[in-house]
Amino acid sequence: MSAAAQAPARLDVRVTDTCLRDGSHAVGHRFTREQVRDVVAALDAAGVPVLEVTHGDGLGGSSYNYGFSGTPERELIATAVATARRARIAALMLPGVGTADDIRAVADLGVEVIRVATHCTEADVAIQHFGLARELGLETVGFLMMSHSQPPDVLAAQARVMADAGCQCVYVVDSAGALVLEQVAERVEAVGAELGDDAQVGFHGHENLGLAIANTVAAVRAGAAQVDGCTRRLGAGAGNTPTEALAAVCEKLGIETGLDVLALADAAEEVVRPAMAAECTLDRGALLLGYAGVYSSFLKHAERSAERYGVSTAQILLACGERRLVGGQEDQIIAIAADLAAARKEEAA
Ligand SMILES: C[C@H](O)CC(=O)C(=O)O
Ligand SMILES: [Mn+2]
Repeated sequence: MSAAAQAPARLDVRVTDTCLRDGSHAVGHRFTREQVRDVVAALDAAGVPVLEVTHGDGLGGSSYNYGFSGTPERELIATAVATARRARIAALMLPGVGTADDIRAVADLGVEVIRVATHCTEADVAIQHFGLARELGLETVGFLMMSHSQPPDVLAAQARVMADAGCQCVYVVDSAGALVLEQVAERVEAVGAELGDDAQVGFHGHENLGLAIANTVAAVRAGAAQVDGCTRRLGAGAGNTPTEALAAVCEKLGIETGLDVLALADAAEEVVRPAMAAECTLDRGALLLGYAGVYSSFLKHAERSAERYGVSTAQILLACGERRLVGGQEDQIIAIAADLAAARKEEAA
């Protein structure tokens, strides 16, 4: 065999599937060990190089504020590590929700990629976590969440903070699924121009305006070297960029992902779908997340509060957008629903 034939194919973009992390929001953080084992086995066999497994809100997310995990995330992570043959297992952490000890613990379990997420103006809270992760020999990714809310130059400056702390790829994260095409490209370009060879740029999209694949392609064309998908769109809000469709689109566009489209199509239908409570759909609530610029994982919280207080999910989400709430302010959703219910009672009196 020639050296060229032995060499692994060069990827134009590396896809991380996060249906076992962002999808945790959609199933109320109830993934079982068996589901994780089966999904990891199927996606690994389909050539997905990185699989993220964590509570939806990252390490340590199991709580009253975010929702308790059905199975402790470390058990799910250990199952993923034991199952994957080629794929590397990633874990997400939000400083303050998770701690340095969580990073050490999952490194011991065999996690190889740690992804540290902050609100997109607060990169400095992740400095120590990137440093620790690099000391432990982990690959590092940074998430600038709610990237729609800041212009490209602000994101670029925040990306520089992450890269200087040891982050090897800074993601523009469209947490609200609110970005539209050129808005993705200009953010990815600005981050790329700032980072140069110091770190890669990534993109994480949500489907709330029906643009997740198109936005992801725009990101790749603007220089993103890593992007996220969720098989069957299993993610927060209307779900994320569907990995199987992204693989097919990339193949048609000549963008090399190394993914096996047919194996992913089977995995989406036969393995991931049965693990879902329901399809992730672009219904009214999900659309309003993108339209009003609201964190995608707020949807289920808003639906629960709407039912409890007898108000509409749409009104709650619009109020979340007006107040410019960010991740971690889930308790405010309950306060908004209570205010809306009180206002309605007053009007009726
Ligand atoms: C903790 C969040 O769910 C991270 C994420 O996937 C996003 O901001 O989008
Ligand atoms: Mn997300």
